[in-house]
Amino acid sequence: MDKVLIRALRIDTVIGVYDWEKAIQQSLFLDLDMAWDIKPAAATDDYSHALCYETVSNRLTALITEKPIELIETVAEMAARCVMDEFKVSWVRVKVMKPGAVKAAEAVGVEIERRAGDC
Ligand SMILES: Nc1nc2c(c(=O)[nH]1)N=C([C@H](O)[C@@H](O)CO)CN2
Repeated sequence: MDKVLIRALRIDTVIGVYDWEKAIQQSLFLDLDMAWDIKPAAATDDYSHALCYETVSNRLTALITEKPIELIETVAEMAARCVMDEFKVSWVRVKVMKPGAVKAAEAVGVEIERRAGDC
């Protein structure tokens, strides 16, 4: 399966369950693996056939920073839903990492896989 990848997309936003977190911005780092047949783009060298990782990155940043969110699980689901609904991606893996959330850990996070058509 061909994929388009985004690694360590930094999104600074209001994220967290505690009151002190609702008053600050913290960084999240997103990894996305998006199923995409790259043959048409490669065969024609035509951008219109490509899944634009820049457009996806900008859209996800806008979406996730729209309003405060408590859980990184919510971020992962929102990102997965967005790339499937808006960019017609049939399968996606999303990893959301929150550095500094646990003092003794470099980062903590969640990872999900979703397929279009599954609920
Ligand atoms: N599974 C999760 N556990 C926790 C989350 C979360 O989003 N998902 N969030 C917090 C707090 O916001 C924490 O990051 C503050 O350091 C705790 N556990």
